[in-house]
This record gives sequence, C-alpha cells and structure tokens, in this order.
Amino acid sequence: MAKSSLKSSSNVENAKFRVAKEAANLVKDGMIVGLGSGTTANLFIDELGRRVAEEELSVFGIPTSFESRMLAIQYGIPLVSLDEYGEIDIAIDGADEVDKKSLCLIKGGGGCHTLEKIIDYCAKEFVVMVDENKIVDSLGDKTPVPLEVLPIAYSTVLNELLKRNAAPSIRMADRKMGPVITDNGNMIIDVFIDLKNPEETEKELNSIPGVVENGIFTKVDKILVGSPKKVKILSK
Ligand SMILES: O=C(CO)[C@H](O)[C@H](O)COP(=O)(O)O
Repeated sequence: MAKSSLKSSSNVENAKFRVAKEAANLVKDGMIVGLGSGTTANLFIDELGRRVAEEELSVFGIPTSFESRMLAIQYGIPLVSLDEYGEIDIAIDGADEVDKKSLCLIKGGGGCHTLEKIIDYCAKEFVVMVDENKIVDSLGDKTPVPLEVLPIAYSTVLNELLKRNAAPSIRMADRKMGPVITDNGNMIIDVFIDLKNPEETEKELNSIPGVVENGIFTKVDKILVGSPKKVKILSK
C-alpha cells in the first residue's frame, strides 16, 4: 500500500473513533438506546460497553443487526426488544453518504437498513456518526441506494426500476455463491437513481411491490462529523 493511502486510512480510523466516543457521551443514565450497525457503530457500541462497565451507566440497547446484537452481548450492554419498549430515547448509527444541504442519508452498506430504519425512525432523537469523507454535494452520485427485496420479487423489482430509468444490480456475496442474504432472509438490490427529491424517492421506492425497505433516510436529528482532530455537529 502507498504511504499516502496508509496515512489517509489511519485518519479515517481516528475520525471514526473520535465521533463514536462523542456519540457514546450523548447517552445518559436510564436511556433506551438504538444500537446502529457498521464499523463506526461497532466503535460506538465498544465505547458504550466501556461506560456501562466502568462508569456503571445503566442503559438498555436495542440492536439493529445480528452483528450489533453480538457485539452488545460481548460488551455487556443489556438488551431489550421493540415489543417491550416501543419508545427509544436515542438511536445512534452510521451512514454511507450524507447530503451536505438536506442532511438526508444513504444507509445500508451492510445490508441492515430495514431494521436500522425501524429503530432509528422511532427514536426520540436519531444521531448519525460519519467521518468527513462521507459528506457529499450530491446524494447518490457515487453510492447506490440499497433496497431490501423479497426473493420472490427480485425480477419484478428489477423491471420496475428499469422503467424508472434507474441502474439496478443485485448485491452478490463475497465468500458464498449467489446473492447477499440479509438478516431477514431477503435479497439486496443496489440502485443508482435520481435523488433530487430524496423524500419523494424514499416513498416511491417503497411503493414497488416486493420492496421491504430502501436505504434513503430523510428524518435525522443530528449528524456528528468526525475529522482526525475534531467533531463538528450538523443539524436542521
Ligand atoms: O448503514 C449501515 C449498515 O447497513 C452502516 O451504518 C453504513 O454502511 C456505514 O458503515 P461504516 O460505519 O462501516 O462506514
């Protein structure tokens, strides 16, 4: 690896660590906390676990994926379910892209966006952690929107997307033959589509029969943007 890319990847890691730590400090005693998914969310869960163990912080977590559930158990964060606690105090999660002006997001790089959206949207406060490289001028130019799709409907969903002049592709697995299968047993279609009006496209994509949920997130309260030296807060 070239020296410069080594340096920049360690800058990204520092930024993620800083932002995850700052996010963990937003959690107060007695809170029900939505635990996001992804590498930044993993650092947040790690730091929250440290606070539970060392500061005797009393919280209950609601995980957004198999991975965040496993990590929370490993770090000793007590878990509850949405059935027991329908009101979440704060949800803290990562994102793949953040639109600079609207603060809308693309999520689902890890294929967990359905559970993430259910939990993040029902929280009293939804906080996003990103490193500064994820802030973009034009949402969706580089990152496709993931759709979780029932396997029986993948071909009809592909056809519907093509009718909308979008560029869809099935997300294929790395170390398994065939498609990625989500925690809910579904497939992922990644689609490049016009995102000039993210709110409308979020609703429109979910209106296609067979689409369970899409990775456009338009209801965000606060975004913590990490750089190696500081954390900036963006809010509407
Ligand atoms: O939406 C997600 C998973 O479905 C993640 O939050 C998103 O992909 C960001 O992950 P990372 O912090 O690893 O960059």
